[in-house]
Amino acid sequence: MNSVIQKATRIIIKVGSSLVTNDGRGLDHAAIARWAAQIAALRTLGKEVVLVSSGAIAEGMLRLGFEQRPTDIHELQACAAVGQMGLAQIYETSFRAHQLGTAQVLLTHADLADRERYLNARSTLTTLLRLGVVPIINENDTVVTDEIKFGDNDTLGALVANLIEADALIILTDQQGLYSADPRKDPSAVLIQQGRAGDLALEAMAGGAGSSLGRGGMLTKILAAKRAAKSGAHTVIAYGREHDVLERLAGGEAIGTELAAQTGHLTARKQWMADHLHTAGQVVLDAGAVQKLSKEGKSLLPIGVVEVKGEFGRGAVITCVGADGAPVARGLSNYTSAETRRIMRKPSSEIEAVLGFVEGQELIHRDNLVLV
Ligand SMILES: Nc1ncnc2c1ncn2[C@@H]1O[C@H](COP(=O)(O)OP(=O)(O)O)[C@@H](O)[C@H]1O
Ligand SMILES: N[C@@H](CCC(=O)OP(=O)(O)O)C(=O)O
Repeated sequence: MNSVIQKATRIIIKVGSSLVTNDGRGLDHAAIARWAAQIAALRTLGKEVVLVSSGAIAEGMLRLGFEQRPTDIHELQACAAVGQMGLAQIYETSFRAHQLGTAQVLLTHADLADRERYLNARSTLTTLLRLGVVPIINENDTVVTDEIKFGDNDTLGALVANLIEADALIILTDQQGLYSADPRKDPSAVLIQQGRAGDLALEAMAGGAGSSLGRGGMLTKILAAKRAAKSGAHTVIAYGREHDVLERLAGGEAIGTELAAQTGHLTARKQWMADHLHTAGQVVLDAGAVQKLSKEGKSLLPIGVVEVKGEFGRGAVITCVGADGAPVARGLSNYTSAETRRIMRKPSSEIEAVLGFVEGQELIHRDNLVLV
């Protein structure tokens, strides 16, 4: 028995190129339909699922008649753009059969390194989940060159797990999980059933990709598990064609390799905020807001802010202090310092009238706030 996926509410599922394209023979419609059915079943169990799917380049190669992966970066980008249409089409059709809508989200690593884009991506994804849609994510291959050379969606899966604080990352691939050595090269290799995300010994076992389609191999999966663990997400690496793999994992069955995170969400988030020693600015709160934040676990609304110190942009980490200057909390600001000055002391219902737009009812949402 293994309860990591059973207990998880928010799950990122990554399906690799070799799996989605059935080793290059075009998109495997039947397999995609089976995953859609399993994800629909997970949703009826109350789980929120985000899918990270590779396969655009492989499908684009097929559609454009390339027999081998092009070496020209722009041809690769063209393949990705063509193939992404096929991916979007098949996912939308497969999930519709279960009355589920899908959304296409194309991201780059740089998007997630930029605080403002990070917040926007986070809000869009959580809104899609709230609306009952299954987001289907892939790398935005049109605008990057470095990532497309190494083509690795394992890292993207981990970044998305960090972004929306998923409880678990499931990496579906063409092997049963992590073996003590590459099983394609070493027949005596044994399956590692459990490990600690971040354990260096695991990195030594993992090799590169075994096929010409998958690019990252097992090492990027192990590193993805390490990265996902930073926000408290556990990782399971499993064979994507295993019968009912997702439902069985959700039922508590031990399948594949489980790499457990050592820190919980909150600790991880606090650590992240704590790392931002140089916060960009300060907001001074009235006594009511201090009470709401520190005693009632509420978000910070603009009405509770009486003064803004320093200059900061949207998505910056700012410090909330009481009237006496004592720090109360830190968090990501939904508004710039200039905007905050205009909406402070005002009810959130007036934000739109004052600024002409609304980024959120809160200045800092409680999910983006830690008490200090
Ligand atoms: N220790 C290992 N255990 C399992 N697979 C390994 C290991 N080292 C290297 N590999 C290779 O990694 C491959 C999976 O990675 P990859 O081809 O990138 O798949 P995907 O497209 O699913 O990301 C396997 O087919 C296997 O040959
Ligand atoms: N964005 C690329 C994905 C890159 C890729 O192949 O990733 P992976 O499945 O981790 O080996 C595509 O859709 O083809």
